[in-house]
Amino acid sequence: MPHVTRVENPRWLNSLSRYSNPGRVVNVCFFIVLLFSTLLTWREVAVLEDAYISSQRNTLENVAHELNNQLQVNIDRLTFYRNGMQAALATPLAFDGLQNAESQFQQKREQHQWSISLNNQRMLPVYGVSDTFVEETTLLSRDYPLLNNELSATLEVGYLLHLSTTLRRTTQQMLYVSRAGFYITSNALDRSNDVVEQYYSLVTSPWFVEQSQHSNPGRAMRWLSWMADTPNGDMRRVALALPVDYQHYWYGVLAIEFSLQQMKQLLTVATQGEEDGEFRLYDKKMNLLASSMTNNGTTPSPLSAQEKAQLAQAFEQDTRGGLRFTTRYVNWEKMRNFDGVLVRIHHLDEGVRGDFGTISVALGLVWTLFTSMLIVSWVVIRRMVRNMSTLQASLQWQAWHDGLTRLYNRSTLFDLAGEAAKQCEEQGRPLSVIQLDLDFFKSINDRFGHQAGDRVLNHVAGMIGSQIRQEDLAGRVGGEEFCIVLPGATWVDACAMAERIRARINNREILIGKSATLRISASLGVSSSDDKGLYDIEYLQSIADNRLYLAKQKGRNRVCCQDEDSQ
Ligand SMILES: Nc1nc2c(ncn2[C@@H]2O[C@H](COP(=O)(O)OP(=O)(O)OP(=O)(O)O)[C@@H](O)[C@H]2O)c(=O)[nH]1
Repeated sequence: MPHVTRVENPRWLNSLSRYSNPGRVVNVCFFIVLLFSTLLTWREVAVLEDAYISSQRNTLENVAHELNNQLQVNIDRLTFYRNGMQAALATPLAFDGLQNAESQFQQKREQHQWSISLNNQRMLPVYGVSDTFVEETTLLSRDYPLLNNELSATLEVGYLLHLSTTLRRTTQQMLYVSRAGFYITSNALDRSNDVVEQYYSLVTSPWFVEQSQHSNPGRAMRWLSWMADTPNGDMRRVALALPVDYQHYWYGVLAIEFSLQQMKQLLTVATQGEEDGEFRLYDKKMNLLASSMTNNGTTPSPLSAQEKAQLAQAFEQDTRGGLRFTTRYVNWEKMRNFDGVLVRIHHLDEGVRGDFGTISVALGLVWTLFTSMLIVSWVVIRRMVRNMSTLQASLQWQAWHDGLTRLYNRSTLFDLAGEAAKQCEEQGRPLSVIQLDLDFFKSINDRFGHQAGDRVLNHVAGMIGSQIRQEDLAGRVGGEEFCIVLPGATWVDACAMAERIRARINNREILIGKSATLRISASLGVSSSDDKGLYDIEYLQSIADNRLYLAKQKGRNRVCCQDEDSQ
């Protein structure tokens, strides 16, 4: 099949037609729809995630607020006792009982251990140790002028402590521990029954030791958490401690001690109504103090060392935030009234069961369904487009070609030849035309049948095709009539080519049927632009046609390149 040289379109038209390829357009459209649907879904998921995070934060804030309120009560209480003690240090109550207590102290202060009780059931007893014990310890001192006032103040605070614990039935341990070797406590201490041992254990507690003017120069209230040595083994305890100073002298420490059980009670009250997630209270060193889901002292899913490290790093940078671990979302907030952090742990399965999880799953399913349908319809439409393209190409081929010989049909040949003639004229190249007609074709049909005639036509078309160049055009322009257009070929070239074709057609025997062969011949007429000086294809074809009939008249099986009068 000879190649056709078409007139070139502008480059922009070519690139437009390349991009407007229907298959490519379908691909681009589907990709855009998929991209936008994915972006929209992703955006929805991001909005949901923001809503989820803010709902988690709100829940945590509510619990932290409740817990802060409970802790504020203890802070207020401690401040109230400290103010009461300072007032009593300045002006002790002038009761006989208190003066009596002072004289008892003077009598007992040398004893290894002692207690002073006003025996009225309304005041807490003061327990103390000897002068010798106090003198041996650098942090302690009994050597200052307001010692008697402090003892009275301690008894007065003992009265208030007794009153508040009786009224509030509070289980927390409230204490005043004096540097002068005595203390009061709202509840019996669980450390030991020995006063000296108890006092020693109290003044060596971190919450006492760290209240010296050197360790706590701001004299602020402090939260501490430490491992206490108790008769039941090492137990973590939490304390809120406030140093009592008067006239720049440190007298002692007021403290409230909490067991972990009590911390859990505080957390339980604060988390009432919150069914989802687990709340945990950590001290500033990431020691777990309480969990809303503690079972027999163990949390259901403890944080790994790596998760703790990540959280600790986050605490240093902000006062609240959230971190996503593999299967849980951890939300945290530093406590306003406690030196630690409240953490809320929300597990993936809880999240999926919740509102946001359900909506996210539904969104994911909708996206998956939509994407699957999109892909299915893309495949179907692509196939339809491909079939249409194939059909279109086939129809186009049929419209341009002669179905029998597979050469161009008459109208296409003259369209293409017209374009080629224009190009040759512009480029100053010659253009030649060969008109070919088989001789006595009717008799082949008559003798061998119409099918044999078709085979001959096909055979001749193949021969023409094998003789011409890629640039040349060949078409069937009538029943047994062919036209060959030779861009760039001179009249001499065209005549030589026509002669070659004639000889080739005449030299070969064609197999017709099982054993019958046939030798055919053709008459050819040639015209050329360099002969006539014109590039009008219809004119050149008519000249070639005239010369063809001249060849017929002269006896057929020949090429005629000139008009009769010029021969
Ligand atoms: N088999 C077949 N025959 C065709 C086809 N188209 C036209 N013909 C036949 O071709 C024959 C042409 O006959 P004529 O015009 O008399 O020409 P000829 O017999 O070749 O005689 P000269 O051209 O004078 O040599 C007619 O019998 C047509 O029926 C075709 O597609 N197939």
